Amino acid sequence: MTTKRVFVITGPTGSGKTTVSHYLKDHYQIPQVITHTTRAPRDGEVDGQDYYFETPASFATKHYLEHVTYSGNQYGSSREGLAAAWEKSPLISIVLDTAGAITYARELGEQAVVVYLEVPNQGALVERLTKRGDHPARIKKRVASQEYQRDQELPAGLVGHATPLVNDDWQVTRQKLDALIKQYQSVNGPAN
Ligand SMILES: Nc1nc2c(ncn2[C@@H]2O[C@H](COP(=O)(O)OP(=O)(O)O)[C@@H](O)[C@H]2O)c(=O)[nH]1
Ligand SMILES: Nc1ncnc2c1ncn2[C@@H]1O[C@H](COP(=O)(O)OP(=O)(O)O)[C@@H](O)[C@H]1O
Repeated sequence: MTTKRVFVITGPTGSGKTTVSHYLKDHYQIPQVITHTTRAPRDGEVDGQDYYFETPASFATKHYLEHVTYSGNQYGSSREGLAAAWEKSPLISIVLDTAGAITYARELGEQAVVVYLEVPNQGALVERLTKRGDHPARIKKRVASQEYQRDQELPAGLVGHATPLVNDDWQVTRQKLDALIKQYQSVNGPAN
């Protein structure tokens, strides 16, 4: 039996976290833990699929393993969400900001496999967000947020816990992800 792990996908906005988690789902049947947020849905986002979209009042009624404020909105993930995903598969993924990733590394130890995505330059990030269809005013607010600035660099709390992965050429990223997943599909995970 494969050991239970959660791939924690973190990195700045636009670095490709959602793209990576969809790839893991589509190619490896790795389910994604759906988290809760008070931010408004973007075009095409579906409640219960991309996020559980909450009001501030409904957000406050949930029991979180960790929760953060990011660019003025609240986000949180629960132990129940992890357990529900592990019911489906021993390998699961979750998309978190770096503060959440640090909590997971601390709380779950080796069960949390943290991948920190980065993009070669900020211009490329903004271009990707524009292409994604984000409203220019929203991009401006996001880029100006303290959390966005903070997530541009691998935080000290993740050094030694996270695998940095430059997401520039998608084909290269894919190969690196394939190699990573292969290591964890065995019984005990990679030899250290
Ligand atoms: N700590 C934490 N971060 C979360 C959670 N859900 C989403 N995030 C992070 O919140 C940040 C903002 O997410 P989002 O508004 O979807 O913007 P995106 O980064 O442009 O996709 C991203 O870094 C997400 O990874 C959560 O439950 N906990
Ligand atoms: N390697 C890549 N090269 C070019 N564009 C990419 C790459 N990876 C992701 N993207 C695109 O960049 C945008 C932001 O990616 P997304 O996965 O939404 O990032 P995040 O979830 O980290 O905010 C999306 O439009 C996505 O299709």
